[in-house]
Amino acid sequence: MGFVQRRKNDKPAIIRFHRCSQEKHPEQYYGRLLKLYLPHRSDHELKTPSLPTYQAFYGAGCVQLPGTDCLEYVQHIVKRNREKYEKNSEEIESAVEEYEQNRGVTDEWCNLAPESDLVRLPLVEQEREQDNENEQEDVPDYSRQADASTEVRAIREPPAIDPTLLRQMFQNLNKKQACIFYAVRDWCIKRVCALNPEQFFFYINGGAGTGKSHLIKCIYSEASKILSKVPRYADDVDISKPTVLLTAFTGTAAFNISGTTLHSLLKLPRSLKPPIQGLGNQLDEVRSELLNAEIIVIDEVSMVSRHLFAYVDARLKQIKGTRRPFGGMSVIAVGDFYQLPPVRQSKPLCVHDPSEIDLWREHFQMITLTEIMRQKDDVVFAEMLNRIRVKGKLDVLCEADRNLLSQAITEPAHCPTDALHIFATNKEVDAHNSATLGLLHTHIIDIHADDYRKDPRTGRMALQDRPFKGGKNELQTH
Ligand SMILES: Nc1ncnc2c1ncn2[C@@H]1O[C@H](COP(=O)(O)OP(=O)(O)OP(=O)(O)O)[C@@H](O)[C@H]1O
Repeated sequence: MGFVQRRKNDKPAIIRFHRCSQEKHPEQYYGRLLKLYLPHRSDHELKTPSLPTYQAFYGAGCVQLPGTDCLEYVQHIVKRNREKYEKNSEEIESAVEEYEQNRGVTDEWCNLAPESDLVRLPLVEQEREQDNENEQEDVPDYSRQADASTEVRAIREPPAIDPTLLRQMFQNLNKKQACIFYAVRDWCIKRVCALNPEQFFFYINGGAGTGKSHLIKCIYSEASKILSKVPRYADDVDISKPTVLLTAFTGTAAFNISGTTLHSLLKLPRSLKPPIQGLGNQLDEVRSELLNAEIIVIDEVSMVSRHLFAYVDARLKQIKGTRRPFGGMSVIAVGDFYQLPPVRQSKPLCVHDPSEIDLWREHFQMITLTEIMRQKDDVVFAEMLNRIRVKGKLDVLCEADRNLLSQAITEPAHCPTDALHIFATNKEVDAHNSATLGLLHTHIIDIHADDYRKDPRTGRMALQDRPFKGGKNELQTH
């Protein structure tokens, strides 16, 4: 054995392994049993052409173990070994189940042992792939390519603004905008001077046209410039890596601020259901991308659910290798809770749940912008939007607002076809798209696809009788 020492451990230990339901996922269940308790050299030995599934092989298969001279039923070997190695398994399973039902949102595992998370990641991922409850599925511009995939997308950075224009923008900030701008600027200067300022958590709130995006642009430019001077001690630090991260929940909002979606930036999985999973073997890549990052801006925060927020917190902790909230990064959340809420039934951050850790309530300081900064033509419209923003269900719409809105109403027949249309259902969208396409092109050819699907039991691709129909997210499994 050379210098390798045999490790001896006679203390009892708990080994973490993938658990799955015998009723819901029998193939996985028996596959796990065979892999754990039937001696084998490769997975091919756990199925045969006549018993092509794990379940069938477990039920009727026989093997001859090395050192024996007769065949033995697979299930007898598995049972024997299971009894030997899986002591107290029922108690452990029920304890894990109880824990999963009663715990809060955050999962401390990836905080306690980020590196070890690598081991459980493929298993958790496998479990999630079968989980149809998908929080993100309904977001039209949610980009699946960005989630937990292998691709590392370069972080988008906004184009540089002309310095003279930028100076003008800083000078024209109104009182409240300036107050936030200089608070962040002072923090950055302290950071550069190694004065270790406390991380900050600002929530910038305000109605339509109050200059939230404008302020973000100013903060981003100034903070990035100052923070690029923070002394970096490692020789191989790439100073081109961003110091301020611009993010949003949906692709559209991220695009508007020339930023990146939270899912793409932090490689979040599609399903955000606990337990939170770590980055696994993508950790180093993402860590190096975000090495210099000190501030994260989250736009459109009303759409961020409590689960997503907890995920962002845990991811940043793992990436930055610290247990401080959001990995020690300062956070600027921007948005308006009167606007779009999170998708599905997910809870928004402004709704407090005493049973969960409330990062939002605990840390964030709210600053409300009130002055409408839109140009003159838009002011009347912006003022109306802000009245509607706070209008209760039973409040009557004032005459002036009703008239203004009525001006925009037109008969469907008079509506220009190239105007942006919004429909309530996909069916109406499809009908409109087909009609519009028909106007553009007269000769339309349908090309039918040959769709294959992986047979989960045999692992082989099988041609489907007819092309698959469904959402784009479902197509990923084909
Ligand atoms: N201090 C300022 N000086 C001059 N123009 C400003 C200022 N603040 C904002 N604006 C302008 O006012 C308009 C509205 O600002 P902005 O888009 O930032 O508002 P917002 O709060 O993000 O609005 P919404 O919630 O509707 O997206 C923009 O044209 C912006 O350039």
